[in-house]
Amino acid sequence: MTDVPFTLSALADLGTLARDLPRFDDRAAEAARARQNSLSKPPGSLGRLEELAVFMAGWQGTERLKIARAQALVFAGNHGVCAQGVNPFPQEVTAQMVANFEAGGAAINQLCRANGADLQVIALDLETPTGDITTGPALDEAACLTVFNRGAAAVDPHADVVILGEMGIGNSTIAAALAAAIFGGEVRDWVGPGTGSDGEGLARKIAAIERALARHADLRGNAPAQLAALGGREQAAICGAVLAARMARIPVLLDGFICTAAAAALYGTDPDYLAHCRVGHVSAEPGHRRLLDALGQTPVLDFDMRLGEGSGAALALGILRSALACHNGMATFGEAGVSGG
Ligand SMILES: O=C(O)c1ccc[n+]([C@@H]2O[C@H](COP(=O)([O-])O)[C@@H](O)[C@H]2O)c1
Ligand SMILES: Cc1cc2nc[nH]c2cc1C
Repeated sequence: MTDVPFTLSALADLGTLARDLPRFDDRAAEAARARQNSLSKPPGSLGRLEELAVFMAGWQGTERLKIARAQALVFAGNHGVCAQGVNPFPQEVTAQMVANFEAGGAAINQLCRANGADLQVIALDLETPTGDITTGPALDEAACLTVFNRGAAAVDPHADVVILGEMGIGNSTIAAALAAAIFGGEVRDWVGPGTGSDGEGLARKIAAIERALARHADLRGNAPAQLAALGGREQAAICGAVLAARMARIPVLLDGFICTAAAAALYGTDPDYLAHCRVGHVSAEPGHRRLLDALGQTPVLDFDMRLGEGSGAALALGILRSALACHNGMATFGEAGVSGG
């Protein structure tokens, strides 16, 4: 992609980007709110569709909203922590599912087609898993910056909305480790079955995360460093993409637990970094609700899904499109000749 909005050259600089970020346009949002109140319906009766339209107006900076191009980005990575027996499926499934995405056979292909998103899958060095977080850092700073910048460069600055997702066997452990490192609390409260761990598998996950947190305890309060040490390539790429979208004033739909936990590294750096993001759905992975509470996010959908791949965000795109259809297409009370407006 051309027009790369920024290239991060040191993780310590992540916090300084705040100076240059576009802000929510209160005037455009206010105009959108006024239009919502003039449309031929009882005020507020479209509930959260109204809030989504106002959110879009504030970021698109206009009262007339559009989604001509919805870009879906799915980042894939492999994880050294799989050596700890935390994943029921074998690691080669990551590359096999990337091939499935490329062949059009996965859920995300169908959901993107059904909801009008252009899907791009970006495999990040799958043949070289990250370091095992229980024994050392997942990524060193240079490797983390490389993938962060790849994620940023993947965002089309002309997209109207960006949908983010991930694929990576073992990354439900990584997500729980990041969430616990950034927000604290008991590890067991962040851990869940992922693709299907139970019993001993869950106990191994909890133990592995506790070892990883102890090993990287010196990074407490430093979310960018925690992203490198406890995260992975797809997590860093998601962070780069979120900030690149922000630079171009593009609203973002995040997917489930893993995608949201990645973005939480930005929130831990500066909560304003996620102001242009909504979470597409609340995953059945139990830590997701806790994470959404910590981020102050209300998910668009609650559909009992726990797939990843960007699937919940792609589904939520359909709701977003419906919000815009009502906002742009409805007649006002005056135009429709309906009394009482
Ligand atoms: O994002 C979610 O809510 C989510 C919840 C459970 C599983 N996943 C997907 O499952 C994979 C990680 O699960 P696991 O058991 O291998 O750690 C990874 O490819 C994710 O996309 C995703
Ligand atoms: C089959 C399969 C598909 C996935 N999609 C996202 N994560 C996944 C994990 C597995 C195991």
